[in-house]
Amino acid sequence: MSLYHEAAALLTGPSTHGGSLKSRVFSNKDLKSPPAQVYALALETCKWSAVLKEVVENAELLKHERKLTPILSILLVHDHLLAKGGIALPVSHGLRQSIDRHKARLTSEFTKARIRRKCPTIDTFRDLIESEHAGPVQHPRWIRVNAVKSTLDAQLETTFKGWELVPSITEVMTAGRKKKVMCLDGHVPSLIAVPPSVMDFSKTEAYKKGEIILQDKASCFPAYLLDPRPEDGDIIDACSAPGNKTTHLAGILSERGFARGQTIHAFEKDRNRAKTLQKMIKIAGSDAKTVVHPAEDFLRADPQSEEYAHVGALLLDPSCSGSGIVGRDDVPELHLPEPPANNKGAGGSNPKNANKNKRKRPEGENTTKPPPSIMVDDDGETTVVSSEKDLQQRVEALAAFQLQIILHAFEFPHAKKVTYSTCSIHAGENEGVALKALRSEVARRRGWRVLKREEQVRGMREWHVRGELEASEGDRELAEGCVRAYRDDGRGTMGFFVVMFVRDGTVDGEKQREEVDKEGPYVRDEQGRIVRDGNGIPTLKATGMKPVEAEEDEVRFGSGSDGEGPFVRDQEGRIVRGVDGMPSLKKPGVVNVEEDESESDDDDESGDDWSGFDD
Ligand SMILES: C[S@@+](CC[C@H](N)C(=O)[O-])C[C@H]1O[C@@H](n2cnc3c(N)ncnc32)[C@H](O)[C@@H]1O
Repeated sequence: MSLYHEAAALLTGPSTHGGSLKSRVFSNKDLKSPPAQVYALALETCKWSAVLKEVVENAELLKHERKLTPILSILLVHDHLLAKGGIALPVSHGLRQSIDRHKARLTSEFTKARIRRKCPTIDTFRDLIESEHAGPVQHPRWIRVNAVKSTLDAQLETTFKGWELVPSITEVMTAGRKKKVMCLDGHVPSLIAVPPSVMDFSKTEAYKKGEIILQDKASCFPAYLLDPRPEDGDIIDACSAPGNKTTHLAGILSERGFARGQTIHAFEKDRNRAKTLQKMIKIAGSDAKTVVHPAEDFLRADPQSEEYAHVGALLLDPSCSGSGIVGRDDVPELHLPEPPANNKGAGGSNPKNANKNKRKRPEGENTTKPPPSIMVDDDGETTVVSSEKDLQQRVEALAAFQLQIILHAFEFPHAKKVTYSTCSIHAGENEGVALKALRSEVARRRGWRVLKREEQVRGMREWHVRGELEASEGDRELAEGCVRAYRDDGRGTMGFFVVMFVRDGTVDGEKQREEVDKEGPYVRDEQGRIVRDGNGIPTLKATGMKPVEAEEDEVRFGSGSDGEGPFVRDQEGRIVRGVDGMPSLKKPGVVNVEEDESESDDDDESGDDWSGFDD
């Protein structure tokens, strides 16, 4: 099969290889032509297809060359007019001859198409097509500063030195793809947004050293919402690879100070993905505090095991449909020329020829039946989905697995906090699963409930996109407790969902323990005063351990390299921040949140208050 037939089949036929155009090409093991060549031809032809359609129709190419299909005609005409080496076929090849015979007419129609678009040269014509294809910037590049290795201040003075600070995500998205502008996120601490193609951050020193991590804003929600603290004990990340959220957990804890012996258990069922996880954790500098469980199924981890006796919080980010991921549907729009009215394909208008020389066409070419769409899970599984029913069945299967993960997490004896997240937009994987989890026997037995919006950390409380009320079956508290994000809504995130479950431990036989603990979690002397060591560190009743090692005691928000910059500083020159680490900007009227629907609870920081180690 020629390069052109392969590209034609890829663009118009059904595919079992799914995903973006790129992944469909590069995962297709049946291709005979070099995948990079097929990809470039298919992509470029799509970009130019509106022009090529015009050229082919006006030159009446399909009327004269009855054996050419519309898709083959634009692929060949693309290379004839625009590729450096022309059509990649021998001069004697029938397909090439079918174009060469009409050279003059095609070139003349192409020139007319250029002039109609007011482009004086072919280069300006190329620029125009490129810019049309690029479209408006919908998704900025999000960069999380890894608190284990760096600080926001340090990054502002190195990686982002000389960049212009703009107040909102809208300015980042409208600044142009190459302008060095940045915005500090108003919801997640130490998160920066920049235009998507401003530079290749993976080549920066900061990235190579693990000081910055490229992570979508919404993907930062789960670890931030879980709000891990030294007193939470060990944390489980149940579905970890590649490790964005695992390293985020470590970053937050390192700012607060890990408790002595406090560990993050990172499970990853897939052996290969576990290797990626291990690499990421090492580069991010969190390997010392993380125990990776490679090729281990979280569902097989025994909640009663001694190893997990101190687990107080779990982050669950299981496999999902991935329907919220940006870039999944990047197949450019394809414009095909109309075949002449009486040309019903190869064989032309003569009914006798209808089946003669007829190449079996890829399904979908010149037919009205749309090719089936492909669902690619966020861990790479593909499913051909040709009907609503297929989609529903796939979502139901994923939801059943996701529910199992939550119910298993609910069984860990000392767990008090669980976040559940997906990068799916389907309610069946989101509010639907959360509802079932809350109605489960284990939730009722152990007192699990949803963390209300007003109890959430400030950035999540102030995020305005909440769960779907209908999908929450009218349960307003659940819908408000759920945090959603949608792509293409101007907020610059991927599609995402997260909810947090909490329990206070007053049911499930823990009441007695809580009674004993009503004076707080720390050991007290006979006068009721908290017993502290020489560094002022109290000892936890539950574990007999210090919540924070003395040498890791420092809370590092506000530290880092100082100097002049856009932020308010205190007398010692340190950047002044809110309790959640958000820096205050100097410029009057400049706010570093993109929402204008500000709420009246700005000064109510109670849910997000890190007030040291006192009880
Ligand atoms: C959505 S991805 C996790 C992304 C990750 N949390 C991050 O932020 O980088 C889901 C991962 O969970 C893994 N996984 C699925 N089921 C699992 C299970 N039962 N136990 C452990 N890992 C599982 C998959 O192999 C996949 O790597």
